Amino acid sequence: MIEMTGVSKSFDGIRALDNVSAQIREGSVYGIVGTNGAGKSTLLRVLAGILKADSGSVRIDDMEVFENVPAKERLCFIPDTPHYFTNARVKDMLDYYEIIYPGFQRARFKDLCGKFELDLNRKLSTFSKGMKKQVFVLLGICAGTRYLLCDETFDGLDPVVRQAVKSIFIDEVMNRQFTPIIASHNLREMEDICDHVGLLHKGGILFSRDLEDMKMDIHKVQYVIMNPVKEQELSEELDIIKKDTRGNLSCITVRGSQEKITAAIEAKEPLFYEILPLSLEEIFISETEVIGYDIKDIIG
Ligand SMILES: Nc1ncnc2c1ncn2[C@@H]1O[C@H](COP(=O)(O)OP(=O)(O)OP(=O)(O)O)[C@@H](O)[C@H]1O
Repeated sequence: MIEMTGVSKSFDGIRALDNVSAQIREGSVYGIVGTNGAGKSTLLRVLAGILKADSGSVRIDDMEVFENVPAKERLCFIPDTPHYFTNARVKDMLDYYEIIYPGFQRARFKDLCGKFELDLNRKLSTFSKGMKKQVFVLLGICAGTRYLLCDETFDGLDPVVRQAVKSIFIDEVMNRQFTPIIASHNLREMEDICDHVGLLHKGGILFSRDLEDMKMDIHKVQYVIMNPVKEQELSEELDIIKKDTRGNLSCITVRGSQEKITAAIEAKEPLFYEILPLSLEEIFISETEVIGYDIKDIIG
């Protein structure tokens, strides 16, 4: 488990992290979302032990991470713009990672490079931005560490590659001790991969919750209720966050348990109703409203 307690970090008077406390449990995919400048990269660099926090503690599996090799051996960090040696070919980076990470899976890396059509003999400098990212994601996965910290990793990957990386992540989480921690400014990138999401805003975590828990308490339903009086009654009975109406068809985003919501709708004798899937963005709109923020001010 990764545990941050009261972590603060400033740069020349700029408070990048402000008393952040968070727990990242093993075996989940943890997303950190926030706008540009929210402090995501700083948080990851403090977690990786690259930066020393001004105050607070960062512990990985009960070990302080800063300047502590046994703790750092458990993680691999892929920065937003990964570094590589001038003229390095993919296979040179493979050799380098193998020295750094004792558990590096060489054969797996070669196999994955084949699947992603990344030539081991090609110089990284000749790759596109997205291809370089692919190489480093694969290096990170094959490093064999318990934790993989990814800064804007899915940004710049095409949809097919993104799906492929997501399924490798899920596979790894299921088959070994592996916990990816992904920072992104884009909620849509976190969709269908994260189990838990923390929202970072101005250096502080506004909230941090399991997606499943959030999904239990907010629903999107569309229905047709022909009787306008009953339709009005329903609007008053339910805790509606958002409502769109087109002709007789209404679509609501509503707080509460699914059973209560469907019972309330059924009592109004609808012509038809159905529960629709909710996007992460819609869930976040509700969650941030509860704590008094407007999501549009937080996520671009
Ligand atoms: N090395 C540094 N020197 C000075 N200020 C810094 C440094 N690194 C980060 N900051 C400041 O700390 C704040 C948080 O920056 P950080 O890079 O952590 O944000 P971020 O959420 O990763 O943003 P982005 O999405 O743009 O990458 C910003 O105000 C930034 O200007």
